[in-house]
Formats: sequence, C-alpha cells, structure tokens
Amino acid sequence: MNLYSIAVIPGDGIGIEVVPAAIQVLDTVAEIHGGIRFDWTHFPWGCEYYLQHGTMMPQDGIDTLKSFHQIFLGAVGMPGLVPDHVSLSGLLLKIRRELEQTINVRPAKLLHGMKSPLAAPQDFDILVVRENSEGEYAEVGGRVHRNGEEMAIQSAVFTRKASERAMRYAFTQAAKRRGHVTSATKSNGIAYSMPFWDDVFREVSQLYPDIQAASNHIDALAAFFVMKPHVLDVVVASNLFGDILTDLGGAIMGSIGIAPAANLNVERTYPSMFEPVHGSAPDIAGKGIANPLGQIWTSKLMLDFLGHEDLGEIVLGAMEDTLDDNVKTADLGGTANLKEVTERVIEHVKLRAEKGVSITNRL
Ligand SMILES: NC(=O)c1ccc[n+]([C@@H]2O[C@H](COP(=O)([O-])OP(=O)(O)OC[C@H]3O[C@@H](n4cnc5c(N)ncnc54)[C@H](O)[C@@H]3O)[C@@H](O)[C@H]2O)c1
Ligand SMILES: O=C(O)C[C@@H](O)C(=O)O
Ligand SMILES: [K+]
Ligand SMILES: [Mn+2]
Repeated sequence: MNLYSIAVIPGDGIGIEVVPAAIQVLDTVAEIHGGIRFDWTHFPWGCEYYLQHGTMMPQDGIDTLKSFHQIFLGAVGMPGLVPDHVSLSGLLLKIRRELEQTINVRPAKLLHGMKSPLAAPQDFDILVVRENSEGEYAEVGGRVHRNGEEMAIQSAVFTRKASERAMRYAFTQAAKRRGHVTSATKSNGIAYSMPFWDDVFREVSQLYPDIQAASNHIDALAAFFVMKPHVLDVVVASNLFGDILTDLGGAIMGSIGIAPAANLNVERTYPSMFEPVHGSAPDIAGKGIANPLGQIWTSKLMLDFLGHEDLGEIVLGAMEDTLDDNVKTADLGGTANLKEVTERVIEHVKLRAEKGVSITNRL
C-alpha cells in the first residue's frame, strides 16, 4: 500500500466547497486502484484564521508543511475583510516561495463537451509554464512619504537561474508534446528585464535544436490566445504574464472555473502544491454552485506528479463524460450544482474503471 500524506488547505470562499469535492474523487480513485491511499490532514489557514490570529498561518506553518508529500489547496482571499496583498502574500505566495515551488504549470485545452466562448475554435491544447518565484512578484520596493506626497516603488527581479529553469522546463515539456515553445516577452517596452529574458531564451533554445522556439510580445500573444490558440503548444512566461495568460486560458476553455494548476518543486526537495487557477470567488461563495472541475482537474495534475498518470487520465476522462452528459454548473451555462457535478464525475470514474479503461491493464 502506497500512503500519500497530503496537507489540505481549503482556504477561503469556494475553496472550502471545491476541495472536499476533489478529495471525494481522489478517494474513489484510490479505492478503485487498491494499492494507494490518501491520508488527508486539514489546516484551517486563511482569512478567517487571520482575523482570529493576525497571521494567515502559524509561525511554524511552513515547517509543518514540509513533512507532507504534497499540498492540496483551494483558494485564498476575502477581499472584503483582508486586503489581498496581505492574504495572498501571507499564505499562497509564502508557500510558493519558501517551499521553492518555482514552476507553475497551467494547461488550457478544449475539453470534450465544453463550449468555448470563441466563435469557431479549432482544437487547442496549450501548456503555460509560469515562472513562479520572482519577476514582477519579487518583494523588492516600498512606499514612502506616507503622510505627504506618497510614492511607491516596486522592482521586478529576473535572475538567470530562475528564468533558465522555467525555460528548460518548458522545452522539456515541449519535447513530450508538439515540440514548440513560445516565450512571452515585452522587450519593446521594458528595456532591461525583457531583453535579458529574451537573451536567456535564445541561449536555452539552442540547447534544444529539435524544438521550435518563438518569441512574441505579451500583447500580441494575448490576442493569439483568442484568435488562434491552436497554433500554441508550450508557452513560457514571467510570473505576471503567466498569471494573466492563464485566466485567459481558462476563459477560452469556457470558464476559469475549470482551469487547473500545479506549483511544482521540480527537484522534489519540498512538497509541491496543487491548486486551481481560480480564486475564492466571493460573488458565488457559500451557495453550493461553484464549479468543482478546476479543483478536480488539479487533482489529476497531482496524480500525474505522484506517478499515477493512468489514474489522472481516468479523472480527466470522467470530467469529459460529465460535460458530455451536459451536467454543468452555471458558469458553463448549466443548471447543476457542485454536488451534482461531483457525483456524476465519481459515477464516471467508476464506470471507466469497470470498463477497464486502463487501471487494471496498467498496474
Ligand atoms: N490562487 C488563489 O488562491 C487565487 C487566485 C485568484 C484570485 N485569488 C483571490 O480570490 C479573490 C477573488 O478574486 P477574483 O474575483 O479576482 O478572481 P476569482 O477567480 O475568484 O473569480 C473571478 C470570477 O470567476 C468566477 N469563478 C471563479 N472560480 C469559479 C468556479 N470554480 N466556479 C464558478 N465560477 C468561478 C467568479 O465567480 C468570478 O466571477 C481575491 O481575494 C483574490 O486575491 C486567489
Ligand atoms: O497572482 C497570483 O499568483 C494569485 C492568483 O491570481 C493566481 O493565479 O494564483
Ligand atoms: K486557487
Ligand atoms: Mn491568477
């Protein structure tokens, strides 16, 4: 029996609703497999915790997380009660940084049964590799003259090490896919960091002569996501550009509510963290109508990272079966609630397993 100890941080808003849904799916998959089990340990960290304790997580929170295999997180943020820069930097960004989850992997592909808001999309399958440790998110800067003519300075940090690491990861992924990497740049407007990013990209691309490399300015690339997403394979981007492109990726898939993500510690020195692209969605929280598919697809990414790609495939297949049945939440134009979608996904996981779609053959 392979036991995976997972730290669970549902967080805030719909995180508290979608995380248990995905856990149910993972427990079902584990039961069917028979040789793996998940041991879930829940941590009530988030904005409510902050309002009680004055911190988003305990002082030794990071050390606590280090003893787990992986982290499964929902979303962080209650902007009405805690400023976003306080909540995100005290929990989400702190974990990404301190556990050296330097790469954020975010797929955007047209699933069976999904309707894209694009009028006539060709099949697309994009993998965005987002640099996750520095760039525009670096904690360098400050605010001065608070009582007078206030000003703020925030510097972006681009190191060769982190840029190269994200790019190498992107090329490695492209080699397993359609062999194409597009770099998001903005060297026509940002005169130091982006030309540097481009130089590193050129150097790294020379190490992978079989992979086609292209560079596009972020503004044009954003338009490509809408006009011709099918031409893109792997996209490598800085922290901020990757953030923006992946909400757009969710949008062209049909809803940000289905977009998955993985914050990877590629060296596996510390746990990685699996959490969907979307946030805590305060506008729909507590109503049981959030789309659980982003969190469920995210659980597939965790299965993949744990080496159970066959199980991950079943989960994604069961999601597509559910969409094909037209069992959809309101963000997808449907009338089903979170519970109904989750139950249908679980049914399809079981059906796929019964049909022997892959589990037994591949064990
Ligand atoms: N990784 C994270 O934890 C993360 C990511 C993004 C935003 N946030 C935080 O979440 C809060 C809200 O941010 P926001 O409104 O900019 O982004 P958001 O992703 O929470 O919501 C944007 C829109 O998408 C909808 N949506 C998102 N997920 C959905 C789902 N699963 N099902 C159905 N609809 C869904 C919401 O209802 C909303 O209309 C803020 O505090 C923000 O900082 C956290
Ligand atoms: O900016 C961030 O990284 C927070 C959130 O928007 C996300 O995409 O995870
Ligand atoms: K999230
Ligand atoms: Mn985002």
